Amino acid sequence: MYDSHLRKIFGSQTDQFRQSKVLMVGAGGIGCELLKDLLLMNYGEIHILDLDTIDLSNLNRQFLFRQKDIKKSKAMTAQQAVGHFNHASKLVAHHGNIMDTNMFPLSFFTQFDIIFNALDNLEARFYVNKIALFTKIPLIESGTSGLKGQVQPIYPYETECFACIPKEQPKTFPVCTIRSTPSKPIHCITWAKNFLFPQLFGDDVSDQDKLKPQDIESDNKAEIEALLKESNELLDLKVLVNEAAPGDKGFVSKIIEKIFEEDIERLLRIETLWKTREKPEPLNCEPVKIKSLDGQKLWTVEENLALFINSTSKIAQRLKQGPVEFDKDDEDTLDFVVSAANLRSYIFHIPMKTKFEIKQIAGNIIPAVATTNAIMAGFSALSSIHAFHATMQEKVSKSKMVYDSNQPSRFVNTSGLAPKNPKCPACSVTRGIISIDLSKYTVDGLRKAIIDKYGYSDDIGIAEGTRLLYDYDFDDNLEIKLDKVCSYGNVLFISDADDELDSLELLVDKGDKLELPELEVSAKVVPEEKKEEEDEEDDLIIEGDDLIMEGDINGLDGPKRKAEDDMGPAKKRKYTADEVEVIEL
Ligand SMILES: Nc1ncnc2c1ncn2[C@@H]1O[C@H](COP(=O)(O)OP(=O)(O)OP(=O)(O)O)[C@@H](O)[C@H]1O
Ligand SMILES: [Zn+2]
Repeated sequence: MYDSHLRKIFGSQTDQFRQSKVLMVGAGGIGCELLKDLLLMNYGEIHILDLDTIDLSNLNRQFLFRQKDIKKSKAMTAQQAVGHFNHASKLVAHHGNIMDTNMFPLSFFTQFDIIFNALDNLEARFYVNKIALFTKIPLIESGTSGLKGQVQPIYPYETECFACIPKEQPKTFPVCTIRSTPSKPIHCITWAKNFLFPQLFGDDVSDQDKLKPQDIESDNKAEIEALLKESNELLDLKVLVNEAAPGDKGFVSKIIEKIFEEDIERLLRIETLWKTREKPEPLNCEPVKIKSLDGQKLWTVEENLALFINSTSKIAQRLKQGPVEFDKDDEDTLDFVVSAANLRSYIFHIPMKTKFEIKQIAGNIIPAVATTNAIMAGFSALSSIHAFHATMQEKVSKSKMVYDSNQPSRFVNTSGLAPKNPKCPACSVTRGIISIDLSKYTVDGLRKAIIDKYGYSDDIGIAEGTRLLYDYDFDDNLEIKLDKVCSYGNVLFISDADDELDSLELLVDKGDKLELPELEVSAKVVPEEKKEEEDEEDDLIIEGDDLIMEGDINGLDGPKRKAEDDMGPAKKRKYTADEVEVIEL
């Protein structure tokens, strides 16, 4: 029998795998491994979804891909690559962004019994987490970062979700360190990538984006003035970039004069900055002719200057065809950041770095370790067996969270699943799916239906994402048909202006008429500390949690278990000896 080996391990559960449809989001480092594992488990139907195409740098660990596959769709290639494996699963590949609601409406997700995340960014992870909460489909979340890794089975509303523990945000530096007193290579790389690049090549900078005195954490008036002046002059340089004629490199000399000479001279005039620091020296050198440079070797300042001129004029030309964003795999943009960062380092007497090193830092690259991916993918696939127990209690109690151990004698630790965090912005919201034909109903029709169904007073707010559709002081849209202001797949936020009833999130699904989900909308529980504040100050406006959106949270890749919380005190989980299983490898 084809699955006799599986029966030896999983017994009659094997049939349940065979009858199930699962979705794998991401066909990269973890995804390639996971697909192989899901095939070995003999899942009935596996959908492989990825938005990206294969890059040379993927080949060292994404073992389903070969040199000939570069630039092809990851999802489609992964499907074809496993074609010759001896498997019986039906495979379906989707080349697209999981967050594209036209391509992947709610009805796409509801066909699955389990969703596996094999993603590399927080935005998409939060999105799938939210979909799992709306649909109550078990989600197995996984992530790796170098030698670290983690697998988290999520049973929506029963166990901790992906948003229950806040994620670490990327490290930031004070504006002054980046703009006037860098002391490490990372300060110069951040300046080149996050400040200079967008200033010269980004979309037109609006007034809102301009540096304001309050953005600069400095008491030094002269420094604030210098930085503001520097910013305004950069806007003039942007005009030069936009107007550069093909082949013209003259405008680059003006950029060099300003940022590597005049701005430095201006900083030097603020003597207080240099009492305890070594003074920078304005750039004073000529570019040399360069042919090909070895990215693993340190380049001279003259070579960096030549590369700066070349890459700046190339990017200026490319801008005529459309926007250019920094991408570590885009040679022109990487060359620009490498040379600009190195020139600045040279000026401030900071060691320069090789292109290879700067690519790692600017691209936030933590070398991916194929073995960590393989191990975590294995645990991810295995975790799914618990989704087939008869009761939720069993599913939850038998499932384990798996994460790397920092002790040398152990490779991974496991622990039981924690209950949901009552203060989690994702789990604590009452949610449901509204089935509606948006072309038939007006905002007012929707408003009335919601008030009737859930018992809100007249004073509710309706928003789609960050856009307000209606509230008591904004009734301009009332007679507008919903399809003009709202789309399928998006989420409507309903809030009670009187703050008496809980807020709601309604995912908009296509239907023939207007059907609201059966939901318990209970009286708002006012947290103790807020009650006290209310008692002290009668007219205090309490901001509800209603418009907090998970999608707004950006940050580091991968799940993190650090628990610093601004939504409430973070749970510090303590593992007792018998809770923690140690797997010795
Ligand atoms: N919103 C999304 N929709 C679909 N697939 C996504 C989405 N976001 C990320 N992915 C995919 O998830 C996969 C994650 O894999 P992995 O962490 O190995 O990253 P990678 O891009 O292949 O490698 P690297 O980042 O190291 O170059 C990638 O293939 C990526 O295209
Ligand atoms: Zn949660």
